This record gives sequence, structure tokens and C-alpha cells, in this order.
Amino acid sequence: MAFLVPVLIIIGGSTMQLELLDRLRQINPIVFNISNFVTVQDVANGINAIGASPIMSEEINEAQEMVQLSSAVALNLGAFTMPQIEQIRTVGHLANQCRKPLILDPVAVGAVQYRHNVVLELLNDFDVDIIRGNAGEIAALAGVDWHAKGIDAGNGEDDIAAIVKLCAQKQQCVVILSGTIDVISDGKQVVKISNGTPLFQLHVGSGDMLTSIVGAFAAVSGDYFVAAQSACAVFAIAGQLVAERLNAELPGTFAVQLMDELHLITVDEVQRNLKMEVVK
Ligand SMILES: Nc1ncnc2c1ncn2[C@@H]1O[C@H](COP(=O)(O)OP(=O)(O)O)[C@@H](O)[C@H]1O
Ligand SMILES: Cc1ncsc1CCOP(=O)(O)O
Ligand SMILES: [Mg+2]
Repeated sequence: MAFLVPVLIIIGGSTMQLELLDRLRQINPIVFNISNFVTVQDVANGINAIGASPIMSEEINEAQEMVQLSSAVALNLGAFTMPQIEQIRTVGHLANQCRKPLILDPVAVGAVQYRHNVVLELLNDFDVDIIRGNAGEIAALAGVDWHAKGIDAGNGEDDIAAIVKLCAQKQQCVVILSGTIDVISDGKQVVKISNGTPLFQLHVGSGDMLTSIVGAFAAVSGDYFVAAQSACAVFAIAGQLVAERLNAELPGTFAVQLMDELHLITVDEVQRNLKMEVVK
């Protein structure tokens, strides 16, 4: 096994372990995803491109084997049906029993009350380690007023650092609120990562890809707060590097080149481009 050079960035007491990207590529962890039919291909290829190994399943009878063979489990609630909720519940319990990191993407819970209710029931049923959503979704889970717009963040006036911290305290896990700035909290500390590009918003599935890539980082780190920060930094900087090379708003080209960049991006590039701050 090649020697891993530790790349630690310490800002205001918070530690970003950028070498997790190299560790991920060496270990090639399996990430089991319950995906949605809209973005499943992007999610599988995003995991593959970054250096992990995706597997998807909609069958409850193979839930136990799926969880056992994987190193992280990502639950995307983008387009679930009631029978699928039984599979999701089973997988959530199994992930807890087998101590596999469990990541949740609560798609559109800020816009659809039915989804919100179902997700709150699931969160009562099993423990998730990391929640990743946009501002509309995280505000809903924090119980804060916000005008979400379908699968998109929408708008609101509250302080997003306070919202993500409240959500992390309420749900007792690490929470990522992604957007123009990614804000990450474990309920005590809050970190902001100001990388990325607005082109992410022109590609449906950007958030879903990030959620499963968070799973890949959680699979190779015992510290979910650090894993969440590293995944957000790598993903946002990959998109930013692509955008810097494009001379027009090209959503199709962006999506294709994002996949390439996820494969090519190095720890050194992340380190040179990282814009991270600890919120006081
Ligand atoms: N305006 C923006 N500027 C920079 N990065 C962005 C912007 N909007 C979204 N992103 C990035 O897009 C990725 C997906 O996040 P987001 O768009 O919030 O998810 P979702 O697709 O679930 O709404 C994240 O890496 C985030 O940092
Ligand atoms: C359009 C759509 N409808 C249900 S799930 C979904 C995809 C959401 O993807 P993302 O949250 O990554 O933009
Ligand atoms: Mg989303």
C-alpha cells in the first residue's frame, strides 16, 4: 500500500483531512445507495469517478447482504413509493446494527409536507450519521420557516449557520446545508466552505451526487464531521475547476466534465483552492 502523506488543514481548531481523498481511492469502498430514478446514473458514476464503488438495490430481500457488503449506506428520498419505504426502513435498521455510516438526503422535504412527515418518521426509527440537503430541506428538518421551491433551496431570511447547527442538534448528527456556500455542523462547531459554481444548479442531480460522495468519504473516516467537510470541499472544488475552464454557461458540458474532474482532482488542487472558515 502506498504511503499516505497527511494533509491536515487546521482552521480555528477545525481539522480538514484532505488525504481522505487518497485513502478513498486506495480503499475503493463500496457505497450502497437507495437512489431515485431521476439521478441514479449520475450518482453511480459520480461514486465511481471519485474512486469508490457504487451498488444500488430496490429489493428488500437482499437488504441484509447489501448492507453487509458495503462500507457506507446513502438513502436518497427523491422519489420513493410506499413499498420502498419499507425497504428504506429495513436498510436503515441494518446499517445501524452493522455500524455502517448512514447518510440521508431528504429531497424536497421543505416543499412537500407528505415527504416531511415520512422523513421525520424514519428519523425516529433509526439513527443517521449525516444529513445532506439544501437550505429548504435543512430548514424544514430544523423546524425553521423557509420558502422551499420543489427540489430547490428556494429562499428564506434566517442565518443558515444557525439553521444547520439547530438541525444538527435536533437530529443529533452531522448536517450539511449545501448551496452557494456549504455549511456543515456537528451541533457544536460550524464550518463554511465557499467553493463551487452556480453551474451546479443547472444540473439536476448535483446534490444527489454530493450526498453519495459524502458516503464514500464517511466510509474511510471514523470522524463524520471531518468526512463531510472533505467531501464538500472536493466536490465543490471539482465543479469550480470545470467552470473556470468553460467560457459560457454550458450545463451539458459542465456535467460531463464534472465527472472527469471528480476522477482527476488531486489533494494538492483541493488544498490550493480551498476556501474554508470556522463560524464563531
Ligand atoms: N450558487 C452556487 N455557487 C456555488 N456552488 C453551488 C451553488 N449552488 C450549488 N452549489 C454546489 O452544488 C452542489 C449541490 O448542492 P445543492 O445545489 O445545494 O444541492 P441540491 O441539488 O440538492 O439542491 C454543492 O457542492 C454546492 O456547493
Ligand atoms: C427532479 C427530481 N425529482 C425527484 S428527485 C429529483 C432529483 C433531485 O436531484 P438533486 O436534489 O440532486 O438536484
Ligand atoms: Mg437535492
